[in-house]
Amino acid sequence: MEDFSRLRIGQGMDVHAFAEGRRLILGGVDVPHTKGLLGHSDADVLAHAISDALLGAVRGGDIGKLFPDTEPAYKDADSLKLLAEVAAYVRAQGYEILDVDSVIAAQAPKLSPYRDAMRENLARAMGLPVESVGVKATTTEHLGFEGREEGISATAVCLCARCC
Ligand SMILES: Nc1ccn([C@@H]2O[C@H](COP(=O)(O)O)[C@@H](O)[C@H]2O)c(=O)n1
Ligand SMILES: C[C@@]1(CO)OP(=O)(O)OP(=O)(O)OC[C@H]1O
Repeated sequence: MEDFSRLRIGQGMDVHAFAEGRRLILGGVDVPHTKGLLGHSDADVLAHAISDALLGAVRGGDIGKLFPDTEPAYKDADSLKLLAEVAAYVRAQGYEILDVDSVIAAQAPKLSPYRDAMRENLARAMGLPVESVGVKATTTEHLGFEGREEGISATAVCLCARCC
């Protein structure tokens, strides 16, 4: 009989605004677009949402607690490296990462051509098989800040299990 009391869910979300002259990094993929996302780090909104989901599962706070945006070390940081640190932290707390799923809300650009590359990058960073990482994209039908192309949001959920 499964011991479901070992299971923990986590949820994360993040938002970054578009800005001229910035790269658009999503799930570690440099997506060609007319503008990118503003942030202290590389502003990888998807990697940040997944990081927060993982931290939520182990009640570890959020990425701002681990990687303060006032810290010069994180200026232009590669968020996949931060995600790898978060995954290591989760395991150090005695948890196994079982499954991760996510959604990017972006009116543009079209992201489906980059979905599998994102899944591979994220899976590698977390030390997971690619089958355990889901990435989806949706427009918001021109509604809200994503729909007005002012920014992009991402949400993520994960399932973790306490090892012992
Ligand atoms: N930035 C995006 C947004 C959406 N997609 C893909 O298009 C499909 C339809 O989107 P709707 O918002 O109209 O439901 C969606 O399921 C994605 O496959 C995309 O590639 N990039
Ligand atoms: C990873 C960090 C580091 O500055 O990235 P930011 O680009 O500041 O992004 P945000 O999602 O606002 O906060 C998370 C930060 O900890």
